[in-house]
Amino acid sequence: MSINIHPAVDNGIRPATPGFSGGTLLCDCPEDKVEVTIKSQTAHNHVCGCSKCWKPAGALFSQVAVVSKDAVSVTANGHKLKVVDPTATIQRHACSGCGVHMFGRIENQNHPFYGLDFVHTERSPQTGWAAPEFAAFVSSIIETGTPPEQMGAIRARLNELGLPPYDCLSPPLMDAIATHVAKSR
Ligand SMILES: N[C@@H](CCC(=O)N[C@@H](CSCO)C(=O)NCC(=O)O)C(=O)O
Ligand SMILES: [Zn+2]
Ligand SMILES: [Zn+2]
Repeated sequence: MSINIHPAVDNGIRPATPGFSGGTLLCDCPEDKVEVTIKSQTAHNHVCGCSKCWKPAGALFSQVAVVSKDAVSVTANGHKLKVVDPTATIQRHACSGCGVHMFGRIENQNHPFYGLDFVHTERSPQTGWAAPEFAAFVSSIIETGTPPEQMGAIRARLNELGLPPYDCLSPPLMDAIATHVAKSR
């Protein structure tokens, strides 16, 4: 069985370039591409198995990282962007032409990750972005059709790639969420 986790990891993970300070993301339209400019490196890059994050065709996981929303701006063809699900915690702004999610924003100011945008850096022509470090919401790929019997092989492949598999976020991020909850009580 060949396991396609994500094109950014299947053939080896490219390390970040020290001092890298951002670039552009482009949608998949043949013309009038939506362009998003990010003026910093990203953090907490990971592959995500959830049903809501945008995945390239054939990939079991998305690749998604966070960056300060102040570093994110839409620099071309923003009129093509639509929010996928206005009721979701992460408001994913997708190109209405090709479907690629260009950035996801948290509008709830009480959310632990308020101020961070979610971005898919494989949409960038630049190299040097932060490398993925773990796999999140791994069990969730069953919700979108992966047979449960394949989960052992998929988790083994994630470990082989150096992406420890978790069924929620990584322990440091779960700790950060719990710390936020504790402080807000
Ligand atoms: N089983 C669900 C899980 C969805 C989920 O909770 N996803 C996380 C992580 S997305 C990026 O890592 C989340 O924070 N979702 C909030 C949102 O999507 O708005 C499923 O698969 O759908
Ligand atoms: Zn597009
Ligand atoms: Zn996700």
